[in-house]
Amino acid sequence: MRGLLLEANHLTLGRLGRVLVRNINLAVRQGELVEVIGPNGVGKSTLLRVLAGLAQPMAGLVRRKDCVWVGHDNALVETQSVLENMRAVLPPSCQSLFLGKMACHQAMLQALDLWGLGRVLNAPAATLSAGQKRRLALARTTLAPEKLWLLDEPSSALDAAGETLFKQQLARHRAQGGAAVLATHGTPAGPGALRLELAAHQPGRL
Ligand SMILES: Nc1ncnc2c1ncn2[C@@H]1O[C@H](COP(=O)(O)OP(=O)(O)OP(=O)(O)O)[C@@H](O)[C@H]1O
Repeated sequence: MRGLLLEANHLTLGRLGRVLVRNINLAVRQGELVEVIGPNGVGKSTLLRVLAGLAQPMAGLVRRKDCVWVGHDNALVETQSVLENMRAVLPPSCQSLFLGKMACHQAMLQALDLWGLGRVLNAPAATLSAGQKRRLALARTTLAPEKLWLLDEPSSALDAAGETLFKQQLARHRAQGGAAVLATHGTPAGPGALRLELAAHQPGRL
């Protein structure tokens, strides 16, 4: 189907054999924003991890295009600098030609400036604050070529300005044909967001 980036059918999710939620159906197309909401411990992160292919569902099927995943831990290499962590997500085309490399380098610097990290380009990621690490993870996301973003509580540790910036970047991404699935506790991160509310499963047989 044109524009379809992710499809999940009849998902049952669990941890250590215990069912958390069942019968989740989801389709995400270009331009869309899906926000997964629900109380602490209901299974939002578990669903995101299953959608990203990092965990298996107890039942059901996920089909999707390539994606960017940002979990709680940001997946930064702590010993590497901010710039080196940025480079890790650039597409192969950035390595090939001199002019391509220059353009990619410029784009990296611009993104880091935008996210307020221009002064810490050479600092090891380990030395950043929690909010700065989140900003770096999100700055990387905006440069990655993948259309589908899967982000687990992207606004966690961000200040108000960071949250506004994230919403702006998400809007730009959607306008350019991207889409996102977010786990969140907050207000909608963009217009027309579809909200998928997870409810605790009643104990019983699968
Ligand atoms: N590594 C783990 N091993 C075993 N069980 C886990 C693990 N991580 C989470 N769980 C269990 O899975 C359930 C769902 O956790 P999950 O992190 O998906 O919830 P969540 O909805 O994202 O919660 P929160 O809003 O607190 O972030 C919880 O009840 C938790 O106890």
